[in-house]
Amino acid sequence: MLEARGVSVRFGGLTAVDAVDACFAAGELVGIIGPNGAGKTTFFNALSGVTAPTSGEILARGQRLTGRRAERFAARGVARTFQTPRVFAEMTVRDNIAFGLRFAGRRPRRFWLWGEERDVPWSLRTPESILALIGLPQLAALPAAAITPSQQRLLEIGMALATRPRVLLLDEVAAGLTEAEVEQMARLIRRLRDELDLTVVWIEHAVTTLLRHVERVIVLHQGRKIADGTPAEVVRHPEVVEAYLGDEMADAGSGAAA
Ligand SMILES: Nc1ncnc2c1ncn2[C@@H]1O[C@H](COP(=O)(O)OP(=O)(O)OP(=O)(O)O)[C@@H](O)[C@H]1O
Repeated sequence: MLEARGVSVRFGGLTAVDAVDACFAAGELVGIIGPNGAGKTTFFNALSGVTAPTSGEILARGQRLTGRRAERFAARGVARTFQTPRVFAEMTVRDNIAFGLRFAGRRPRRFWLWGEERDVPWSLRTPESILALIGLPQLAALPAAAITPSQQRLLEIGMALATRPRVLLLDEVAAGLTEAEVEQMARLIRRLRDELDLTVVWIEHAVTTLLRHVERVIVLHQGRKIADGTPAEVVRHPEVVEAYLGDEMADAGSGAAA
């Protein structure tokens, strides 16, 4: 679905992402972790067309999108959320979703995507159906500024879904949530992946949380990919243990999915 080949992003003399290869298959739920400044968000920016890689290629279903604008990535079915939710504060919750639907263009109910004719799932056709999917129907008439930060994160996911993606990139959607909210968020992400047949790539700073919920995890450290495997594999990986100074990984390892 989405592939990075030797992607590097440099800012002046700093290499934020260093020759990263990564492949995300249909229906996968993949996590990306790494210590502070590891290059996670910069890598996401490259995967979603927000930042052009300095070198390397980004491909969606084999088609090269390197250097194209973010709108082009969205039109090809790649949608994302941001570390700080970007919702329209003055607009109602419903209108934020409606904006996402308009952004998806005036595509008919059956639309061509990557050479396949697909039905838009019923749950992604109207603002109301999307609000029901993300569990916010009762907040539709409120301005986005009036809902809680965790509800704003859900709303941003709803806006991304409104663009009818095939790949959903989530940047720290569990940050600042209570433990119960994190569990709910993780359940929602799995359900979206299952019901909409999405590929989900999820960055999270909280390693323990992420390792419990994903099937594969990529570890970045100082811009390089140092591990790529199941949660149980990466927590034992010597370079990962060293990058995290051991302790956090030992804790995470006890809850990691096999
Ligand atoms: N626009 C920019 N200009 C210059 N340097 C940048 C820019 N964006 C990121 N960086 C630098 O690139 C490196 C990687 O940053 P990035 O935000 O991608 O890391 P991260 O893994 O997402 O970190 P965190 O977990 O703290 O969010 C850091 O050293 C950061 O300071």
